[in-house]
Amino acid sequence: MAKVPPMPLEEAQAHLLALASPLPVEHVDIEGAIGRYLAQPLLARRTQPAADLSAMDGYAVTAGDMAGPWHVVGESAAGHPFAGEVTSGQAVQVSTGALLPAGAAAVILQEDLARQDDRIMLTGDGPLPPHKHIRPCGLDFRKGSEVIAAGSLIGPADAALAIAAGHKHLPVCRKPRVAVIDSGDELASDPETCAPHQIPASNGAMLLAMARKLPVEAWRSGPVADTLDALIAAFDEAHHADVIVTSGGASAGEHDLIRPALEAWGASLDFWRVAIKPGKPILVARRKRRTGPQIVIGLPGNPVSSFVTAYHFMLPLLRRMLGARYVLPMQITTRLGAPIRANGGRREFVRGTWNGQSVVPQALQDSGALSALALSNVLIDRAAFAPAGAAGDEVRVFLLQNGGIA
Ligand SMILES: Nc1nc2c(c(=O)[nH]1)N[C@H]1C(S)=C(S)[C@@H](COP(=O)(O)OP(=O)(O)OC[C@H]3O[C@@H](n4cnc5c(N)ncnc54)[C@H](O)[C@@H]3O)O[C@H]1N2
Ligand code: MOO
Repeated sequence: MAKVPPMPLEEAQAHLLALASPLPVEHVDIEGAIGRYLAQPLLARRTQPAADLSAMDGYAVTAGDMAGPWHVVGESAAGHPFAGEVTSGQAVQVSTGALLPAGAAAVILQEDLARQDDRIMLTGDGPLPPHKHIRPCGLDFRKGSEVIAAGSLIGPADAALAIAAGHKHLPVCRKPRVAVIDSGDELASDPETCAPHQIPASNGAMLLAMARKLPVEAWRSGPVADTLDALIAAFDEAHHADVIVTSGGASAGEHDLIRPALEAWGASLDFWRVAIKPGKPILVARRKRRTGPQIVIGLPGNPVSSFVTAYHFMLPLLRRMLGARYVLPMQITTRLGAPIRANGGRREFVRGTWNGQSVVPQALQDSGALSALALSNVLIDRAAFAPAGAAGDEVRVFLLQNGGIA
């Protein structure tokens, strides 16, 4: 297996994503759907506005009747329409959002009029074009039209739109169940009592937090010792997870037991090693269950490698299972704010800080250096053998915020 060259990132991502499909659809109330992804296109059940409305406070008059004066025959307030019809020489007082009375085709702003008892006359300008202050029926959407595309992330505006379109519930994919397992004999579960030969188990909490930015049901276990039995027991415990994410033991050392443990557990390896830095030893495996397949992503233990591979593999996989339209993180082009060194033979994701104008690479790029990772908000995408860059040069970056999805 070790002789197979590491796979290019995009090929490995495509491979992983092909293993998964969106989970079954369930219907949830709109409040509960926020932060989830719409599983099917949403069609409007009503037209909005359902009738012509006034967009301003003023007076509604007929179309050919713009000079005035007019006789005020009634009022149409929001929620209280005028029952009759407006004819030439007449006006109906209207408020913003009120139904335009039958016969009316223009609204004159109240500040452009003077009123004396039931008579109004023009003191300012009439509306130009005459329908300017009218929101026509169906301006926003019409019954039967698609208002939200399948795969959209349901945010506050989408929730409002869905309600306006006549919905109480939305179809979303079931939440993926995600088990995160820290592995390694050197890991201490209590960071306050960590011996010098130990290291606090920090990846599990980080990966859990990354997964939980998405609508998932996630938990963590471990740290699990570097033995086949302990790892198999941890996999068994995660039997109801759709996705198992391990950290550590993915590399080639004698104590790197994730691959043999997965094999012994009955999982089959899909791929191991991707041509990226950090994160090369990532692996993906699958196990068949009666209730559907389980996908295992074995992330490298180095904390930054774990983070970068979770960003490029775990989050896209979860978004695929959630039915998201955009699953892969997005890139933007920016400029270097400081020089960057020449790259080696592996595509590298250099941790950097972007201020909206330019990006500065962190000085410390060790794949164990959490201090530099925590200061970073982008990954600078450096091709294999990219030459050194100077301040002002263009670079492509992945934004870390929101899992890289704009
Ligand atoms: N001979 C080779 N050695 C290594 C190779 C290689 O190709 N040949 N690859 C290197 C690369 S690249 C990486 S990345 C690491 C990843 O190795 P593992 O996935 O086996 O990770 P571990 O050895 O278990 O741990 C590495 C490092 O990370 C710390 N760690 C592990 N788990 C956690 C955790 N949950 N929280 C915090 N820190 C954790 C661990 O203590 C180690 O320091 O392998 C290289 N070696
Ligand atoms: O690929 Mo490893 O993640 O560089 O340290």
